[in-house]
Amino acid sequence: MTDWSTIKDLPTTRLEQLFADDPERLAKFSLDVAGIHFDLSKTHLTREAVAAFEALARQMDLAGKREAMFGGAHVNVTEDRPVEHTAERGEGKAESLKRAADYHARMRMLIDAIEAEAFGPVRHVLHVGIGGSALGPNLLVDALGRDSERYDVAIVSNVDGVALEDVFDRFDPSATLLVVASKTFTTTETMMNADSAIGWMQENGVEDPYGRVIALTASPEQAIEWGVDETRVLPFSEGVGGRYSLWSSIGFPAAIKLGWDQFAELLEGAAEMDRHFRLSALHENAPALAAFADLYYTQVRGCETRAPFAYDERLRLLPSYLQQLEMESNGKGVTVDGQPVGRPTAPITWGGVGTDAQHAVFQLLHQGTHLVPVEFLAVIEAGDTLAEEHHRQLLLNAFAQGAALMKGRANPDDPARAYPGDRPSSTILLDVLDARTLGALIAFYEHRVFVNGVLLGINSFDQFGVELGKEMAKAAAKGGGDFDPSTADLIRRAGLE
Ligand SMILES: O=P(O)(O)OC[C@H]1O[C@](O)(CO)[C@@H](O)[C@@H]1O
Repeated sequence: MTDWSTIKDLPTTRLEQLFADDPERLAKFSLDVAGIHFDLSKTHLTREAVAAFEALARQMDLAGKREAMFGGAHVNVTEDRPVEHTAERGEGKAESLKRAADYHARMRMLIDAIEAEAFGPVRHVLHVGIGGSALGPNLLVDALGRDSERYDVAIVSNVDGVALEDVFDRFDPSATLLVVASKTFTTTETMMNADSAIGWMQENGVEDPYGRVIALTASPEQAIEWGVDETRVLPFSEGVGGRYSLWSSIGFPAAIKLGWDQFAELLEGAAEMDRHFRLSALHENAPALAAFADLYYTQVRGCETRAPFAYDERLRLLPSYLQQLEMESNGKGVTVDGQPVGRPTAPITWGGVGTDAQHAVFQLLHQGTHLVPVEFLAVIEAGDTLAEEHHRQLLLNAFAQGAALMKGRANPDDPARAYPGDRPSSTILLDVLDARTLGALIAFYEHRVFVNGVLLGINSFDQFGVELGKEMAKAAAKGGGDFDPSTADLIRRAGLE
């Protein structure tokens, strides 16, 4: 009988000692999947710990729940619906696969039509959306679209008009397509930005601005009601969660920026990771092992945060993408049965870009009082054409930081200059950064979140926590709301009464 107490009682051996004790450690805790090398050997995972987590996974029926997800069961219990993002890349229930393929075909036809100038010459694509309707597409376009001379794509999420005006300043309204991305097609920020973009087109002489709008949504009727012609609505399934939606029509800005073949590669890379996750034993399963390490640190070592650092400029948006994926999915307080979960759930995901972060936050990682599991992401093939020394420096810095965190350095004479060491990190090393490997990488994170959720007994697929704040903001916007003295004063001071 294994449970959390067995895991909590595992010995806490220093990392360097773990390497000394087992010459096979590196081989045991690193694996290669879909062009990505995962090295978890500098975490405190041991064979014993993995076995204990495997036993917990059996108790929590991870295998059954994984098949239920792929099989289209209503694993999102609180919203009573299936979880269908894997169907977007070809892994799932037949009916979901067919629907996803039909929707992709529709999206591809529209892209073909745009390329054939059915909308006249288009140079600019203005995508408005927020949360999952922006973070994923933004990551894809920023990571993969740098060298593409196809359309100039801007993704605007913030309701702060400064964000939209920046784009208005550089886009030609008559050569712009407006893409409104919202699963619900009711999100305040997105609809306000969409209305303002329509106004900008109108004021600048575009005769039929609604004729230049494409809607990406799981609520086609709302989009049509707002004014988008049915032929330009690209639907996706209700079972595709917002933060899991970049594979669906929400990925439109990436598909148009990169071209359809690249988008198809992205889906293929994700499907390869899906197959790995579905078919590999847990002790050699990258998402499962990474989740075991996550849980070891939150449950056993009391870590409250985790920090991915992208040692590649092209992946600079990955930490903020992961913040939504991980914290909106697993930042929960109750189990699937509605009981208090009784233990820490998702750690706070933060992070940044190497090498910049080394000169800002790494002080705390090396000497601070918080233990933070770090994740280094790097790519072997350089993304730049400058002297090789740039990329060499970048990679060596990533690897040296991991080594230094683990090794530390004693200094009995000068404690301020001592490094405790034994600080964990994992390294994710891509051979190249392309649509295929990025697809596999994102799918890896999705499944890691899933394993974390199942072992914690929570539903990773709802997000009711965001509703209360939205409701109160709406009430305030209507001049209502029963606010505390502090909030009422802030509203008054800002002249918003
Ligand atoms: O796509 P929508 O419906 O506009 O929602 C945007 C985002 O808002 C949220 O619902 C949170 O407020 C996210 O889950 C979602 O990705």
